[in-house]
Amino acid sequence: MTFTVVVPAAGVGRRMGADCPKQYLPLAGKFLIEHTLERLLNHPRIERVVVALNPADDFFATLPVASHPRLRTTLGADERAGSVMNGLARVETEWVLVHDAARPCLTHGDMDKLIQAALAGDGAILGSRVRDTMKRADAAGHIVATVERDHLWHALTPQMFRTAELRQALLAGLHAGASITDEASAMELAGKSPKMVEGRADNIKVTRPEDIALAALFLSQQEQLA
Ligand SMILES: Nc1ccn([C@@H]2O[C@H](COP(=O)(O)OP(=O)(O)OP(=O)(O)O)[C@@H](O)[C@H]2O)c(=O)n1
Ligand SMILES: C[C@](O)(CO)[C@H](O)COP(=O)(O)O
Repeated sequence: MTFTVVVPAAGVGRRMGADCPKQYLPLAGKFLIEHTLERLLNHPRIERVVVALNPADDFFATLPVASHPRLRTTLGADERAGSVMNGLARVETEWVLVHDAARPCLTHGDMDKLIQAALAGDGAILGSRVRDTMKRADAAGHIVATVERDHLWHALTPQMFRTAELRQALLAGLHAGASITDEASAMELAGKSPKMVEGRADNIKVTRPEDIALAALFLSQQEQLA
């Protein structure tokens, strides 16, 4: 069985504060998104990748990967969940993975673990255990509570579900005006209980300026270990 990956890549990278969307920042000799797409397209069980692009994006088409035979594009939306919904419209496989364009350090080992766990139930997501003590602060930045961190995880991507179920859950969540920041939150709202799969902590989402150097370090470390 093979799968499709939807890659939301329509963000503007506000927190990065760069002069271009962060998915097009230079990283280890390529553009960031090229690393992400290469890892997805090179996995033996991925038959197609659908990239959701910002309507104003006229750069992606200039990349060699844009003409990859197993890559399709679609229009992104104002919110990540909408971009994912648009991507799902081009998915024909029974199961779909959703992976942030901004996560270039994903490994095939983590993809294999996720696929095995997802197929065994209601779907699954990659995550990494919280390592620090977690605090909740009020609007003024004063600590109001220490959050119990046992069984607390960072949700990562890819997140993998049956395509029809995810479509339905996202549609319902968006219609209800729910805050859907990842696919699992829509599935949870639909009453599902996706499996959390422990993934590598180097599968970071490049979000702020300091993340670029970290991603470069992780990519070089992974290359040395390959
Ligand atoms: N309307 C949106 C917003 C985000 N994304 C994508 O979703 C992923 C995770 O989003 P995030 O890290 O928040 O990216 P940005 O929205 O670009 O970052 P910021 O919130 O700092 O602007 C990214 O690959 C981004 O391109 C998307 O496809 N459509
Ligand atoms: C999907 C995600 O990467 C899981 O942690 C995260 O929710 C994306 O959030 P963002 O605000 O769109 O970066």
